[in-house]
Amino acid sequence: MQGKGVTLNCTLPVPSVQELVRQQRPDALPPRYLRDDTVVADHHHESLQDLPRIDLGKLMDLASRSTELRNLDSACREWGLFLLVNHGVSDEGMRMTKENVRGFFELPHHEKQKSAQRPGSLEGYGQAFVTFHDQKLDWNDMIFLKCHPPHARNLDLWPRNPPEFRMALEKYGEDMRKLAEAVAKYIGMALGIHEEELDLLAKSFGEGSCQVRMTYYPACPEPERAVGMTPHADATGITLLTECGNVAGLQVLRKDNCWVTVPPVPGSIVVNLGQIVEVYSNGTYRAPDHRVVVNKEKERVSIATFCNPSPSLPVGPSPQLLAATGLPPIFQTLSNSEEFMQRFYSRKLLDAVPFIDSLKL
Ligand SMILES: O=C(O)CCC(=O)C(=O)O
Ligand SMILES: [Fe+2]
Repeated sequence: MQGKGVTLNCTLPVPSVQELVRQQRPDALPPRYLRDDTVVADHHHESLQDLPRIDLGKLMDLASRSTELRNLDSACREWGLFLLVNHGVSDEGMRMTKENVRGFFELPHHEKQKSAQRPGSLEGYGQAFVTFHDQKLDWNDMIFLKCHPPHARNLDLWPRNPPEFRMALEKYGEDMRKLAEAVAKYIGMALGIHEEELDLLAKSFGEGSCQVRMTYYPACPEPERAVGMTPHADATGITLLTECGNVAGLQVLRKDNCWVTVPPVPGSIVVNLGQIVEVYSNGTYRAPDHRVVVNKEKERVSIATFCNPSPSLPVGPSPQLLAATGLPPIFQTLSNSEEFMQRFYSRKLLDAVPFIDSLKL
């Protein structure tokens, strides 16, 4: 296999960035965080106004549905990312989750270490996708936990502190799973899918897996030379992202190759299409590249929930879509999202062909 280092299903242990900042208060970046490559070549970003907003209430209401479906279709084609408003997740549940996630990162290091990643696994507290010893590092710490289905949870890695963390995350994971089912249904409708295939699509997200990655980006002494999270597209179905404060950091690569800042809009959830949806839509919808930039004064905390369809859904271009458009499939069909994830994790970070392209026919 091409590429350097180990495959993506495990990560090498690296020091906590938050601890580095707490203990050393560096005024320059330590060399492993200094990105002289193309990753930070363009910190330029444009105004925020034109990022699409989709209203879930309008999608649910028959009177406004068709107009909002057109907006959704255009958001998925042009951006692959939009702000979802009026999503129905309770304010109280959101507040509890944000408070507990922030609370976790504020704990002393030794307390967080109780949830530390075990060798050979990405789950727990640590970092993701560090696969070789001289790899440049992202300016973040994270905790990654499987939430759904319940039997997939590794509760020994779920923090017991703050005391309400577990309860909040369990409820939040459930809320995100239900939301993913609704979002998948309307994305299917926007794509022109109907009847049994639409039911199968929505149901597969309702029964599928949810994994939550909570990320802490400390304030950074040289933000223009570091990166909070390296540009990537998500190898998931749908990613639902919650900002835990009002510090911007997420940027999405627009079709014209310009990085656009995603503003933290209180009460909204960022919906980011993953590559499973790109494949299902036969390339009509995008799984956009995105990245996180860091800030000199302010830390940022975010919660990303990766929602995948259950094995009942084959991962390939939609049969109804192919029939309606008369276009040939541009991607292979894999048996399900588990096979898709296995393919993703058996790769190496620097493989020559991007993952999505490796699925092209
Ligand atoms: O922190 C963010 O805003 C983005 C996180 C992200 O892209 C990811 O976890 O895949
Ligand atoms: Fe992402």
